[in-house]
Amino acid sequence: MSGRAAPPRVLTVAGSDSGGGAGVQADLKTMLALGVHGMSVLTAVTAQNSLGVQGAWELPVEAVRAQYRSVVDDIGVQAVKTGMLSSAELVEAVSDLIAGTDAPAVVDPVGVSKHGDPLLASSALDSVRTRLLPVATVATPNLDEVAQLTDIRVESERDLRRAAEAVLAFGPRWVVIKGGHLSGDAVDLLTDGSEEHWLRAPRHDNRHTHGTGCTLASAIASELAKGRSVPEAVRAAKDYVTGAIASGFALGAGIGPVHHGWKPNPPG
Ligand SMILES: Nc1ncnc2c1ncn2[C@@H]1O[C@H](COP(=O)(O)OP(=O)(O)O)[C@@H](O)[C@H]1O
Ligand SMILES: Cc1ncc(COP(=O)(O)OP(=O)(O)O)c(N)n1
Repeated sequence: MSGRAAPPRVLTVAGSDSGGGAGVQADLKTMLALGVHGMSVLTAVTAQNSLGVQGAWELPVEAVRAQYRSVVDDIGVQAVKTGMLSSAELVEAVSDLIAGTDAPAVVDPVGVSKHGDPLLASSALDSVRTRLLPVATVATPNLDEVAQLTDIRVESERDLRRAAEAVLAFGPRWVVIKGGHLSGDAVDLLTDGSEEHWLRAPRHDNRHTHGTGCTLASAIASELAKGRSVPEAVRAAKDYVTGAIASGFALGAGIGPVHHGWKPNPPG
């Protein structure tokens, strides 16, 4: 007897957050909430909690390649999302794997955690610019990552367009510049260099925002896997992350996570 039809399959290539708020854990929770089948390639393990990152250990490149091949060659993927890649060697290996995969790729060029802990070696920045961004369907840098990659400091909404042009110059098809670190409304700019979509949401006065970036990128990948266009996928993802931030909750002594299960009736 055959079972029910399989949901769209989405693969995250990212690091583990032991506290469960960001990284692979946030990605898989987002995927479940949005009705897709989530799968993971672990790149690194972090000892992490609401106060920050206490330690990080990278996996060998063969372990990352083997996990990726196991998933893609048998199960198949309708979208890939990348997060913490840690080193130049891993950035380059993952870029090559994505280049050989026929599925859209959402690249979150994770550089540092909310608490300022490094999640990418500075020696890997050039590989992100020249190898990873060119294979991205959508890149989702926050303002610290824009500064690391382009030297542009975004201080207000007016600077978002200039930042987007600078990131697009590295080759992703689309970019979402996340204005989450500005003040006022939470405004992001999605553009491919010709179309512009401004995504505006009220800023929630909630300090429990751990995992916002991972959640947004995984939600975009989930919606792309369902066959939505990039602008539709990013709009749906923005609504999902905004709801998750609105119901973020306290855990531990520091910054708690967004609430991935905030939607009462997940699809499927
Ligand atoms: N306090 C907030 N209220 C509403 N939306 C927010 C808030 N903080 C961040 N966002 C939104 O969350 C998403 C992730 O942005 P950001 O927090 O900048 O990413 P990162 O986690 O990579 O630093 C963006 O859509 C941003 O606009
Ligand atoms: C293992 C791991 N990956 C990525 C991040 C960064 O997550 P993000 O969603 O940007 O959330 P904050 O760190 O900004 O809260 C992470 N912390 N750990």
